[in-house]
Amino acid sequence: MGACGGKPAAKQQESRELRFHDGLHYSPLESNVHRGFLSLGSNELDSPFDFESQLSVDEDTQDIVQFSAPIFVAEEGETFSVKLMRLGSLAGTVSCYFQTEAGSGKPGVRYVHTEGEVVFGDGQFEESIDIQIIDSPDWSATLEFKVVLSNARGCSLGKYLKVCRVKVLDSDPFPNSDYAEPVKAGLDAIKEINPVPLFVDFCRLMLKIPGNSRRFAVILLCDQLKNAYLWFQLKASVYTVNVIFGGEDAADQLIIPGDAVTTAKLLGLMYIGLPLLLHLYKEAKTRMDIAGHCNFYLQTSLMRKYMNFNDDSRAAVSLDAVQKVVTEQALDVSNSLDNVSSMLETLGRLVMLNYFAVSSDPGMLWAVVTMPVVMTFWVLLRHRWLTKPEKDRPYKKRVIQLVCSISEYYSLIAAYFQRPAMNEKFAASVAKLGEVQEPLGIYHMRTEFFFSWLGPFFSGFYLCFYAQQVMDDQLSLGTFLATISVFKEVSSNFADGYSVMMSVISKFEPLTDITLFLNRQTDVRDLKEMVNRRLKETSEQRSRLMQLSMPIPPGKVRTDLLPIRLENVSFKLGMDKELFKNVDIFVEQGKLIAVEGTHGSGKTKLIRILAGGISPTSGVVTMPSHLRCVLVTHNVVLMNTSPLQNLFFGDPLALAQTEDRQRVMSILEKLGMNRTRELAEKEMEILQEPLSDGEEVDADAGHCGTAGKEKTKPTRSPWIPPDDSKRAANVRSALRGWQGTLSFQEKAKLHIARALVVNPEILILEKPLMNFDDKEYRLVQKSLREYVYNRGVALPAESRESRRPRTCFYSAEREDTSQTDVVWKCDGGSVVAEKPPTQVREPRTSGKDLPSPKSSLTQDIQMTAV
Ligand SMILES: Nc1ncnc2c1ncn2[C@@H]1O[C@H](COP(=O)(O)OP(=O)(O)OP(=O)(O)O)[C@@H](O)[C@H]1O
Repeated sequence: MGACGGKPAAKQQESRELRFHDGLHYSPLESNVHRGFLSLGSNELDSPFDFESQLSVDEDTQDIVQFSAPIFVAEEGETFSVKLMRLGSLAGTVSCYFQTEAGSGKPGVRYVHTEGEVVFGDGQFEESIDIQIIDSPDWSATLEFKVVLSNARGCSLGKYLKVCRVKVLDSDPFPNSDYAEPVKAGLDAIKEINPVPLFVDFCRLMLKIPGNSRRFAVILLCDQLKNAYLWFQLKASVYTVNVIFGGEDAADQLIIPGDAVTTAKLLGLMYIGLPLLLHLYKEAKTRMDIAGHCNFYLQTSLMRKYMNFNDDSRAAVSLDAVQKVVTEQALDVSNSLDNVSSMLETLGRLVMLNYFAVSSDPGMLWAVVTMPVVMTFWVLLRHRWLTKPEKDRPYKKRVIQLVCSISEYYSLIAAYFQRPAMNEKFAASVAKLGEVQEPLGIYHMRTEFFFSWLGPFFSGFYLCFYAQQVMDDQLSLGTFLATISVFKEVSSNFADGYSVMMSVISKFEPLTDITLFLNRQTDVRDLKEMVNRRLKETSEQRSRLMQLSMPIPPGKVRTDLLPIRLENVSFKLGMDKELFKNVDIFVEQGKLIAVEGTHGSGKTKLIRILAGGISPTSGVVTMPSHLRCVLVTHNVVLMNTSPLQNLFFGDPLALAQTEDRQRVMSILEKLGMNRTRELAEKEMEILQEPLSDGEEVDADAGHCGTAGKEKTKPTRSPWIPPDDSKRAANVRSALRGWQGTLSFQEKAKLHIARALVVNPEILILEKPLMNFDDKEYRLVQKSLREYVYNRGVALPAESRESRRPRTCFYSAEREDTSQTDVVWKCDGGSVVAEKPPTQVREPRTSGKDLPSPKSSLTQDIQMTAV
């Protein structure tokens, strides 16, 4: 499946010249025509350009085949096209192999596994792969899978974009499409949903988790074994009294004729043996762990949903609420199916007990009817007789919120001598919680006493009025005794049933919270629109570029000429204040751009709009779809992991590559991060220490997850040890508290180095230089320049031209922008491109002259191309 032929679009390029260029290669014919001049429509450049020298250098460069974007968004039920692009000369036929790879989305569930060969014909610069996304009426979190390219023939594969992720957007509401109306009506309508059908639909959804319906059926069936054992016990006790101890009259009913003692022994063995079977079943039930599977599904779905929340949803849900819903409430509702099976088991037992009572003595019909009626009355009317106290939920929430804020702001609390005040505040809120919980406890005790009291009442009544019948031989002693134990059983059964029912009712609140959480808005649809728009624009612009007969500057392919552009962008603050109005500005790739402006002029907002973190009120940000973009925020973030894991956070697998590790050490050196270097070297030493085989195997096994829940691939590389492995434990213990040994400036550098390691095509930084003194400021600035001019920091200058251009935007808090190529000045609602006051020319980094940052050549190409 999936062999893709050439597209008509490519074939349409009839003119021979068009085949030659997506950049580096020029045919003799082409170069003769244009030798010495670049012809760009009506623009003529006055500078001569030496094509021959470019030819000799770039002749051997292979075309690159890669995906047109790092992430695609597909929707349920559609046949989705993943786009690929070819960069380079476009001469000849090239091909590669592709296949889908499971992620959180599984083949056969979310998508149809697809693999095959993708072929780019001569002159063809784009292609697509069709993948069928599977439709389902049930809700599912946004799941994703990968598409991977391999086995390139006649081309090389893009270093990063040989893999793309496909997010599958599910537009069904939680828990199923029946809830579309309240979900559409908003959060208040969701809170009003009747919890009973919601609970039923939730249980149905849980049954659709792979394997759960089978497990549930087995449990339902086997739960009745307990009832069968109880039936056996009742029958056996009647048999013991009436037959085994029944003397001569009952001798013919003995299992072993004439031998009451051996019959009793046999019965005794059955009493012992049957619980053993029940125990084995209980063990099997525990291993089936239906609640564990539900919990796994719920917690991972909640986390996935949270990861895709849009800004509004994120702002509406506090951190402690996220923590509560993912850890506590998900756990609460995950045993709902267990509760349902317990209710059915209780129901089965009640039916069996009542049947036993009536079949042993038809005169017991009154008791069989009266007991459930009394119970039902009590359950329904207890609210009238007992005053329900205030709920403790808001007070519990308050305590949790206080714990979170005290730990978050501890340093501030300590610095401002507020510890006693916070202690008092906390004590007061815990005391209030206790005050509310006391009457709640009394209420529960009063509610539950009735069930334990009902059994003795009926037994006593039965003893009073039915003992005479035994004496008169109208009722056998065995039946009499068994009936008394039936009353006891029925009463405790009601108590069990009631507690299961209360447990189900107690799930309504967390279930409503989960429903609210899982129906909040995400940004996946916006992402889909943005990705599709960029793909379309990039494809159209590339088509137009291919039509132009012009040579391309050294080190570029035509696609590198696509600019980054803000088109008619406006951004409103609230209803009336407009921060930006109709901003129209572009910059070519491969530039260092400082965003400048006075306090409050909108630098940070502009940076976030560029990075896609916030959407403009109107207008669009146009970026070539294949460029990976990373935002470095102004607040310095160090994660609570190891130094190497912090540095390789954006590309964890690179840690296993020797050249990437060397490159990172080189970045640290360039940035003068001596302490981080020492720590990274120490970590590398620990990771390379030999461990016994057993320890590694155990570690890998631990990494595979449990109970057949979603498994992650074990990794054997010592460089990426699983968190629960011996190696990871060694690193943790040797480097505990390493963050505290870094100076503030070094922490700030690490925050930037992490992005330089990823080496995205577009790097966007919020006030990256504000944390440094003059010397460190220059070091960091120099690295940003190297990132742009060398297309990556600490990468070989010789291979610069085989890499795509790097573009860097940063908000400048100082007016020193002399090292930049372009200044974008924010002022009074507009953004204007300016030249920096003084420009420092970049020294040569390769055998050739780098294009001048200010060159009008590329700018003119863009003006023509776009
Ligand atoms: N949600 C909002 N509502 C109202 N005003 C806002 C909102 N968010 C930001 N602003 C205002 O928008 C303006 C631009 O904010 P921005 O953070 O981009 O400024 P900046 O240029 O980075 O400033 P500084 O250099 O002081 O950090 C500021 O005046 C800010 O107060």
